[in-house]
Amino acid sequence: MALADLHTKIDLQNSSQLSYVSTRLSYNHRISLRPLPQPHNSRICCSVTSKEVQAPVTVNTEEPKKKPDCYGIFCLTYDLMAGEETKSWKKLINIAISGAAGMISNHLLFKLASGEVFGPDQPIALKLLGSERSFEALEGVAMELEDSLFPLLREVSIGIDAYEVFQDADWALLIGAKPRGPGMERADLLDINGQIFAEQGKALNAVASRNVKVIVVGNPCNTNALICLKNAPDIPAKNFHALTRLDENRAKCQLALKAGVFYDKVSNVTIWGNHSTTQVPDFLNAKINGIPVKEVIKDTKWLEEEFTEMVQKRGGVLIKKWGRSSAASTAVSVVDAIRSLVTPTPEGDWISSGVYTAGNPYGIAEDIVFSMPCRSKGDGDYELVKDVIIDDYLRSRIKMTEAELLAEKRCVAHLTGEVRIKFPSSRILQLTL
Ligand SMILES: NC(=O)C1=CN([C@@H]2O[C@H](COP(=O)(O)OP(=O)(O)OC[C@H]3O[C@@H](n4cnc5c(N)ncnc54)[C@H](OP(=O)(O)O)[C@@H]3O)[C@@H](O)[C@H]2O)C=CC1
Ligand SMILES: O=C([O-])CC(=O)C(=O)O
Repeated sequence: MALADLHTKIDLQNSSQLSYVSTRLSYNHRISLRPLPQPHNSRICCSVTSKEVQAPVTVNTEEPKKKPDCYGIFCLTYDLMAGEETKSWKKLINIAISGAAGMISNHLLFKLASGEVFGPDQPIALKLLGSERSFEALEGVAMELEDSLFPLLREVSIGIDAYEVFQDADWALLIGAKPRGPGMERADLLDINGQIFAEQGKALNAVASRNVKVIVVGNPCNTNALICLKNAPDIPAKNFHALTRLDENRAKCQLALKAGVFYDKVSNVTIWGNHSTTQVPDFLNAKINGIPVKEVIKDTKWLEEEFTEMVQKRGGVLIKKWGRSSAASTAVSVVDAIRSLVTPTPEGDWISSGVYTAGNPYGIAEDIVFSMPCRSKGDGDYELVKDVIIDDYLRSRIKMTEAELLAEKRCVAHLTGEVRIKFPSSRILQLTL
């Protein structure tokens, strides 16, 4: 059945009643958007245009059930029964997104709502987290989502309180964080951004689904993910990811360029370690057309130096050229990262993700978030890939990025609950690297 056929038509004869009040609560600086009370006996008519399934036309004589903090059109009740009857639609999932008024989100939200991420049979609710400073922008984003008429987008709510927005989240995409500017390293953001992830970890722990999958994008994403998971002890540490998929995509592109093939021919690319300039794009295990990269690109000096540095510094070069950090390609890589967890990894291939190192088979220090090769059965979970080769070159590079992450971890010990004293992070990093 075509999705368009299932698109619910809504008679908006009472749309003038769907205005909103902003309620500012002094406690927690919480702002909630709530629909004004509907008068009794109001009519909201919904019909489904599908020939196969007719959802009942609802003539609601009672006050409609309100969804807390919903936005605009998404406050109307709707009927998913039609989809359930035909088994053509899955159960609604809740996706929480922080930094929802930012640049990356602006690309990502429309991809999520279109169905290209979770599939054309997966209705979604978007729960957007902003702040007082971004609240109007967030309303603008919600308005654009309304105007896009996405059939699968069933709920949109906006808020500035993580404890409300993360309620029952099945996925949490943590993007909201200050980006670096020209001349900065991502670790310079630890002081500013680390606290955000401690608070959001606590909120997830309190209200999200117990099996929520968390993808941390805000930089420095590995250590932010560590902070987040340490503050969410009731959620499995395995459910937290730091986004290194953009680095994997960048590495694939450069290898393809050098080999003169299109990038779909490049597979088995691992990014090891930190999403920083110490990351290790692994050309030893990578393949082009199923053949080890080193047999296709025989220029080892290029692989060890130019290629490696190009991938490590791609984000910084882009900032210099564009004046701001990558947004569209990051959103695409978030899509790739999610799809790689909800669809089975192609036979023999793997994907890179920054994950918790507990019990890893590579001898990497435990208790950090480190990008490693993963495979998924498509159930949202993953396993580490065991059959990879690690030679002396790779081992020495992995040690460098590991040292950086251990140093970052020491800097945020006050946020992970390990010590209570706050150190100036940049100084510690300089001393220990
Ligand atoms: N892992 C990766 O591969 C990549 C990670 N990134 C990182 O993603 C994050 C978001 O990037 P992007 O969407 O482009 O950034 P934007 O500046 O467009 O938006 C970031 C959002 O973060 C929130 N925020 C929280 N604290 C601050 C702060 N101190 N200063 C500014 N904004 C803050 C703001 O939302 P609000 O006010 O609503 O809280 C803001 O809208 C950055 O940390 C960036 O470095 C970027 C590219 C790739
Ligand atoms: O470089 C940055 O700061 C943004 C980012 O993480 C990237 O583009 O990889």
